[in-house]
Amino acid sequence: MAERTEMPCHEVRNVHRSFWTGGQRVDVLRGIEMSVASGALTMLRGRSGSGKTTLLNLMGGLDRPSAGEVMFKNRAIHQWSDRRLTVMRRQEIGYIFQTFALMPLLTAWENVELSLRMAGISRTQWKDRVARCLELVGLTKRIHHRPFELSGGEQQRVAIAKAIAHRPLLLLADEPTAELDSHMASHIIAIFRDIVEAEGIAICMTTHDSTLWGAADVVYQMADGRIVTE
Ligand SMILES: Nc1ncnc2c1ncn2[C@@H]1O[C@H](COP(=O)(O)OP(=O)(O)OP(=O)(O)O)[C@@H](O)[C@H]1O
Repeated sequence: MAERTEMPCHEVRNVHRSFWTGGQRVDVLRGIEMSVASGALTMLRGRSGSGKTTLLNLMGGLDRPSAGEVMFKNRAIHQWSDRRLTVMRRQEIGYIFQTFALMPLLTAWENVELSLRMAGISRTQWKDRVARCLELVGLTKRIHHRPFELSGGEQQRVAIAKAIAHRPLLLLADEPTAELDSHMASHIIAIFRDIVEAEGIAICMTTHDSTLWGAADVVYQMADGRIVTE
């Protein structure tokens, strides 16, 4: 079992993000301060349009702030080149989306294996790691199924196995339970808890679902582009 630490894995410091649309400036993030600890489950909540996805995109290096600092493992990633960010995303970050983002023609096993290939992990490690990740999400009996042969909850569990296979430091999940019934949503959160504890991965997820907030180590609430509670 990985050692649980309180060291920040990720810090967002006074981050602003504005967009120009139709000649108007829209200030979506207005001075966000937050941190995500290694080995902790962090949730972001807030009304639709409050900027949760915009913030996750900045955290994962998919976008850059208009002002402020995005620190990942003490490195100022907002200053990095696109090329360097791409390598970081492949090797150090896992993503999960509301829709399950699996390759439709590949089996569950092959989908998970693909992320190891993309991250440049040695082929000799693939078998053990794919088996371990599919076991963590409880899908050992579905390894040869393709996405269309799996339920929505099962597809999301494959997506989780795929997102953690390369041992990212940080897993970002945007409304990962939005398409699932409440039973499966709780199951996914239980899997997230297992992952932070067994693998020491930091998870930051957004959710509207108030029944899930109790499972988090930290919940940040967003409103008007700011964090209003912790
Ligand atoms: N590229 C962009 N250009 C212009 N406006 C944008 C852009 N990206 C996001 N926005 C605006 O920023 C605001 C916040 O969007 P965001 O998707 O971050 O909210 P959210 O909290 O994730 O919402 P939801 O819960 O509905 O997913 C919205 O008003 C959106 O229209």
